[in-house]
Amino acid sequence: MDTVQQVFRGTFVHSTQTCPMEVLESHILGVGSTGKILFIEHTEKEAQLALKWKFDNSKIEDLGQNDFFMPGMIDTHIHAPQYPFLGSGMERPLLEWLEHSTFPTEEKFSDLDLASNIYEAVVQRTLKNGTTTASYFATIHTDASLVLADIADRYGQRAFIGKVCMDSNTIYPEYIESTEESIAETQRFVEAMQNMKYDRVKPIITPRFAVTCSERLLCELGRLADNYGLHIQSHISESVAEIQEVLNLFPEYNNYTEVYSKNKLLTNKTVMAHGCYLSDEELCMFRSNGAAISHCPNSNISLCSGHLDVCNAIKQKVKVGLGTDIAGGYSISMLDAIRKAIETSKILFMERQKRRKESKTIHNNHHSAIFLLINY
Ligand SMILES: Nc1nc2[nH]cnc2c(=O)[nH]1
Repeated sequence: MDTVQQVFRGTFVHSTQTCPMEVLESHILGVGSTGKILFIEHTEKEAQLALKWKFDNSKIEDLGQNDFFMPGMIDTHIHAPQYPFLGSGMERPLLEWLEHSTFPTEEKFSDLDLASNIYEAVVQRTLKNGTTTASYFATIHTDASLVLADIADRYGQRAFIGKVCMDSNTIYPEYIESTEESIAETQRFVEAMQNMKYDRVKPIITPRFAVTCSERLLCELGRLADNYGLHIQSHISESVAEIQEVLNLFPEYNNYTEVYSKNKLLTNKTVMAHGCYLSDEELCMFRSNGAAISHCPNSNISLCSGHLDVCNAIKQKVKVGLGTDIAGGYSISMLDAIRKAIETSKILFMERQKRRKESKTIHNNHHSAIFLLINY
């Protein structure tokens, strides 16, 4: 039996399968030698627990009256190399923002010292904001991506690390890899990560988005994900201009989602960011494949990309998580992502109300027009 290292008394908040928010007041929680929770019980059981786990009551740490414990936050979509320009460049829409802010910054991550400094700052800052799990996009540079993995592991953060893949870039041609390089480097990245045998840090296959990936690259990445049983992350249907670009590049596909699904990139281990313009037909493909959406409301608003109707996605039984999308989103805090998600839903509600009112007015006008006609 494990030994108790720390015991806390106070209020604990968590969510379960059946209850979105459970508040446990006057509870006592014990932590074992590996940091795992050994028990959480009402304080009525304190004496029994002390006997069973052999801890001294005087060692219990009391939380303050307004303090509470909660589970760590999970940021399902964050670009670690974009931290240096956080909060700037947001006057531009997505594709221009990629050209002027994102790609010129990411290109610099061939420099391992720079990568190491920035990545250390990102991991420290996310942890400070309560993000205990993050799904990171790194850059196209394999060694720098491995540095990010190493730092996350060193700080004890649970993380997916994606070496970004992109073999086509008309937006900013300096930041690109060849198809063969992208495939071979992804394989090297995955194997290097697996050799490290990290407890909490795993590789994730990361085609940037269909705009910067050839069909062959998408197909090979789908194959790699399948062969190694890996998770996958990318972007989908974030902005109108992006969707148009994808439909131009892949005319033989019926929609954006099909570009990923037919290349084995839409699986039950896939997280696609944004999805603002996914049709119900595409949401249905997400549901049947078990794929998830990372809702990134701060970024969607900041880059004027659009809104995800998250209630509809949930109604269609699609799995949804929240992401900061640094640096499309300007806040590294998941609490901000929660607030922006609520605000987005309120905006959509108000838009629906306005549309309803407008259609009612038209309807009423129509009636009075008929009435006028009859009486004329
Ligand atoms: N928000 C966002 N969307 C993207 N689509 C392709 N790359 C990116 C990126 O870095 N950020």
